[in-house]
Amino acid sequence: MANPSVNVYLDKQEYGKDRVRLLKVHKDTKVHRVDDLTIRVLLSGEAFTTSYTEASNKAVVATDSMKNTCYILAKSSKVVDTLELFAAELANHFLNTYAWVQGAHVTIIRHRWARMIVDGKPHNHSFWRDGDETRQTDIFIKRGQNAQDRTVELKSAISGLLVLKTTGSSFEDFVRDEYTTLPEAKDRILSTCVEANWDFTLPFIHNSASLLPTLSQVPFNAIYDSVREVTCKTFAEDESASVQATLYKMAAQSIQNWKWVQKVAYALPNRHFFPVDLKYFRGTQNLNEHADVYQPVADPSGLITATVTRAPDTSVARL
Ligand SMILES: O=c1[nH]c(=O)c2[nH]c(=O)[nH]c2[nH]1
Repeated sequence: MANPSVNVYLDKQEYGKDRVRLLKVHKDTKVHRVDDLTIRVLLSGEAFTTSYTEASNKAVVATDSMKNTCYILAKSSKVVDTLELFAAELANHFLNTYAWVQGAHVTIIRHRWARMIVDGKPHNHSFWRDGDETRQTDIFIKRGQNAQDRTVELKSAISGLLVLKTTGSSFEDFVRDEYTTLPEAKDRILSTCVEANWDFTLPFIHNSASLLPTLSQVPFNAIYDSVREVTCKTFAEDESASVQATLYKMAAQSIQNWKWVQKVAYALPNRHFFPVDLKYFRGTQNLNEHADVYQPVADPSGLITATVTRAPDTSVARL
């Protein structure tokens, strides 16, 4: 039996619609483009407290209406193809429309559709799914003391980018003790499924109407393309001493490349591929420099994570 003399209070709350699925087709030319999105909208504010504590729905914007709003804004928006701006437009819409909303938190996942090549030529309106990788963005816009003020926390991400290299990776000189069985590897397979996210430095917004024009100055699509390019190029070209060392090089470059990027975090599972010892069959050599048959190991994997941040003495973006 619950003890009613123990006092409790509502500590945190956010509510909204998750997994709103939406496909926007850009038909401005006969070369169509598509944005296939999964959206989450979460609203917060003092006004919603009583919906939890007193069963009052007076302030509750139905999550069904939030879903409808996603479709209406996708129809009218000019910025659906820049995930960060569309997320900002959606979040700001809820703050502008409902005076009692204090925070709007929008997450958007963009699913891949690559243009189909037919008879060697890119097709105008046919696409194929070239992997499970997604682009993501997460924006949290808060209303300030002044109802028109906005603070923006924004981060973007690459998720599920699966990569593998067949040489140019070693792992040596690590701790050897009575728990160690792993041989030193001068040359090994390296494979990971990249999770990367980066935080933007953004100014305080004094007027909600200037939010989109201000954010539009940040080249979000170019930054995304560049982080992906740096990730792939570094993965391919680095003579990797470990996942840790390669990760750090990847993250540092994107901060150095873009003044708006404040920090970059990676989570890199180390998906092991071990050479199969074939000496059971007529002494066949397949270890070390002889290896070319490997066993992919589904589980467990290593998991290497780190966040690299711009040092405080480095100049920050001014918009
Ligand atoms: O790049 C690596 N980092 C590690 O920390 C580690 N540990 C391990 O067993 N293999 C590897 N590989």
